[in-house]
Amino acid sequence: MSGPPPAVDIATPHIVFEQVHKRFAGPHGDVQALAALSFSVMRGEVFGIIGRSGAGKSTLLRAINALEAPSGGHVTVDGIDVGALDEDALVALRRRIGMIFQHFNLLAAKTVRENVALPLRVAGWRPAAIHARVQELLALVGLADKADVYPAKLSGGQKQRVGIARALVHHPEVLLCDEATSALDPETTQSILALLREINQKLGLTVVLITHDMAVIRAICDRVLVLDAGQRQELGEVWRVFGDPQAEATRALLRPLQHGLPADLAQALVPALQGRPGRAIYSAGFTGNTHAQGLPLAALAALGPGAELLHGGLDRIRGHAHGRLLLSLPADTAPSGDRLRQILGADHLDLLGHVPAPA
Ligand SMILES: Nc1ncnc2c1ncn2[C@@H]1O[C@H](COP(=O)(O)OP(=O)(O)OP(=O)(O)O)[C@@H](O)[C@H]1O
Repeated sequence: MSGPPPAVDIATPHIVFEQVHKRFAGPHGDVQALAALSFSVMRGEVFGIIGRSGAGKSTLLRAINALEAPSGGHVTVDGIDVGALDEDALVALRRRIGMIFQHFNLLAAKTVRENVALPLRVAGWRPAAIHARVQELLALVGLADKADVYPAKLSGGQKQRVGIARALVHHPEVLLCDEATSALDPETTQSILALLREINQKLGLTVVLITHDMAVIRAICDRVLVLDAGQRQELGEVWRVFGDPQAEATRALLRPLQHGLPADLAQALVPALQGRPGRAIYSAGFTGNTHAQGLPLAALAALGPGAELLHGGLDRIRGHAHGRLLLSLPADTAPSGDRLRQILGADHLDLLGHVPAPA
């Protein structure tokens, strides 16, 4: 891309929702898709929105570029109330806000080059300028050699790269991603997420994405908003929200990511040993607060030779170690729960139960 990347100022609100409501008339009465929703997306951040199906994610995303008009409240982009714009101003706003979609929305009868060029043609650009801009964008998304190929000959990941190139033609300041990786396999998802991060950092774009895939949020978002029934449940840095979810809706969404108790262990657990020999089973939770870098192995070694690491693992979310470990310790010599938490530097510690020694 030409010129230096724009300065990223993560402390400046870029998109602001103020008491936004949206009601739809349904066959069984009104549906409240968004309810008194207030939050800000900061300039240059990657902002994720999660919530179960019907929570209001698409309605929220579409309110940013005025594809959906709120029933009440205000959405502002760069201080401009998008609800107050006339048709011409709306066209200008939508050029500043690119959007990509789950099913790519490419025109099958047009080549990659023509698909990316289309918004520039509509905007009345000259052919030479269009050619140069399309070349630049295809190079950015890694498709310089596919310019004359039709979409049917592209993989899903390549189609999404075309979608991204097309979304960037007008040098937008915001990129909206509507389930942009939901139709892709995990490996391709990773490559598209890496591209989105690169674009965010190189071009200083604010990225707002909705997804049902918690792993996507964990991989690239700075902050996350959890929606349920159109209401804000919680909002914060991803490592904090995922490490220590406060809302039941968040806990429910995160359950599939957690290392649960393996079935064989769950069956063997008893609440108390009642004088018999056996082992205590603990769950140690790490939310990125205590060990930003990772759990020192010396902390595990300090538990003594009888300690066993049974299950679990640590992930890194935006530079914070986060996860859960299941540990087994001889019940008669195990330190108290508080002491154990201190030794490990765990943010949470739970005694899950005991396993009696074999008779
Ligand atoms: N055009 C519409 N007419 C009537 N009801 C609508 C319309 N669009 C959305 N809704 C309703 O508004 C609520 C929120 O829908 P929305 O599509 O924003 O949720 P979502 O979180 O994006 O769901 P999903 O993950 O399934 O896409 C749902 O109850 C939905 O049925």
